[in-house]
Amino acid sequence: MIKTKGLTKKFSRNEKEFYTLKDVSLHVGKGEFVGIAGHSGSGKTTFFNMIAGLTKPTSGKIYINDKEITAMSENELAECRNKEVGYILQGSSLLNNFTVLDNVCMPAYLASSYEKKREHARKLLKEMGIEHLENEFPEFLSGGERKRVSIARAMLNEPLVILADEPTSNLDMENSKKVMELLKQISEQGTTVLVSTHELEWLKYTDYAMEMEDGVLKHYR
Ligand SMILES: Nc1ncnc2c1ncn2[C@@H]1O[C@H](COP(=O)(O)OP(=O)(O)OP(=O)(O)O)[C@@H](O)[C@H]1O
Repeated sequence: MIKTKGLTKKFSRNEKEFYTLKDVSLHVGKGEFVGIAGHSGSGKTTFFNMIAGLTKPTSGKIYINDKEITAMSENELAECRNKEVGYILQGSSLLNNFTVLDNVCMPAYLASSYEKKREHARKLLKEMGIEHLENEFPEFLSGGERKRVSIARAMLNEPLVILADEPTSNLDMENSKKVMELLKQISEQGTTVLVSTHELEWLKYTDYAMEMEDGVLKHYR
C-alpha cells in the first residue's frame, strides 16, 4: 500500500524557487497496478524518489504499508527501503562489471541469507524468461533483457511495493509489452505496483491511471 498526503517539493535553481510537486495525494491499495502519465519534467521521478525515501518532501506525508516513512530516522528509512520497496530506476542502473545473477543479488550482499537469496534470484530470472543469461554481463544484453534484470533485482527482497519509473522508455513494442505484462503479473501476485510513463498506450495494462501535470496529480482514467 502506498499513501501520500499533501506532498510538495520545492527546488531552487539560479536563486529562483519553484514547486515540482504541488499538494499530491494518492492512495494505492495492496496489489493494485497504477499508472502515472505525464510529460518529461512534470515531476514523476521526483514523486517516485520520494516514495522510495531517496528525496525528502518539503511538506506532506508518505505511508508505505501503513508506516509513515516521512517520520522515520535515516536508519529506519534505509531498512524500509531495502525490505519493502523495489525501485526500477529510469534508464539502466545495472553494474557492467558484475554478471546478471550478481546484479540481481546486489540488494542481498549484506544479508545473512545470501545463499538462499541466490536461489531466489535464479527463480526470478526464470520468471522473467532470462534464466539462460545469468552468467552474462549487462553490456552484452538487449535493452529489454536489461530491463527484465532490473525488475528481477527490484523483486529480490520480496517487496510489498514496486516502483517502475518509465520502464518502457527506449524499448521496442515487443519488449515494452513484455515488461508491462510482467509488472501486471507481479501486481496480480499481491505486490502494489506504481508505474510512470509518457507513452499513454501502456496505461491499458494498469488498473487505473493518474496524470501528473506541472506537479499536480489528477485523475486520468
Ligand atoms: N535536484 C533538483 N534541483 C532542481 N530542480 C530539480 C531537481 N530535480 C528535479 N528538478 C526539476 O523538477 C522538475 C521535475 O523533474 P522530474 O525529473 O521529476 O520530472 P519527470 O516527470 O520525471 O521527467 P522525466 O520523465 O524527463 O524524467 C524538472 O523541471 C526538473 O528540472
